[in-house]
Amino acid sequence: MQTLILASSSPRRKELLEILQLPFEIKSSDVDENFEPGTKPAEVVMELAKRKADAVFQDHKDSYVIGADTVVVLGDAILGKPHDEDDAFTMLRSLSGKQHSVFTGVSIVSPQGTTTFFTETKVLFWELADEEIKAYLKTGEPFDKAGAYGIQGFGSMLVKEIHGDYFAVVGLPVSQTVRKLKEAGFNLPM
Ligand SMILES: Cc1cn([C@H]2C[C@H](O)[C@@H](COP(=O)(O)OP(=O)(O)OP(=O)(O)O)O2)c(=O)[nH]c1=O
Repeated sequence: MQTLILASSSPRRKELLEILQLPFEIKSSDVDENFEPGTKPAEVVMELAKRKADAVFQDHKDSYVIGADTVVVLGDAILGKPHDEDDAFTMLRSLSGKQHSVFTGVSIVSPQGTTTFFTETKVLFWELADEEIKAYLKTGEPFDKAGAYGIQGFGSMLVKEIHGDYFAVVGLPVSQTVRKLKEAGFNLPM
């Protein structure tokens, strides 16, 4: 019997993995999320995803463990979660009227070895008035999310266009994750 573990404390990742209607466990890990300045976004999200999955795999060496990490990238800037309200306001102001990329890295660590990949999704924001941003901050939604918004919630109103995988923006590219799980030898009913 193969065991699947999601190495994440993100309620969104849990909901996304639940789409597959497979049994899985959740074990969150505490890893160092710092990275060398100048590291490319794809490397950052893959490295952090791997650290999260590795940390849980150490105690569950017969399981398939999934770790993931999401950042928002605007030009050269990598935006993680905002530290406070001012930080969230600054992030959202900087994203207003522009296209940014959401990078999500996924790492699957199992007895078969490690597979790590990333997705890049482009998101275009409407021009946002300061009042709109302030009203959005009041919802409380931005504070635990990369780039200070959630496309799956009120943040949907900030988004004009998206190119790529919607689920990857929310935190887990479901279909690619399934394909990689199968390649790694995990038995899936479909
Ligand atoms: C851009 C965007 C991000 N997010 C979320 C996904 C991630 O949960 C979060 C980015 O932080 P992460 O550090 O990737 O994940 P996390 O700390 O929430 O969970 P864990 O490390 O335990 O797996 O931002 C949304 O929910 N919606 C969005 O539109």
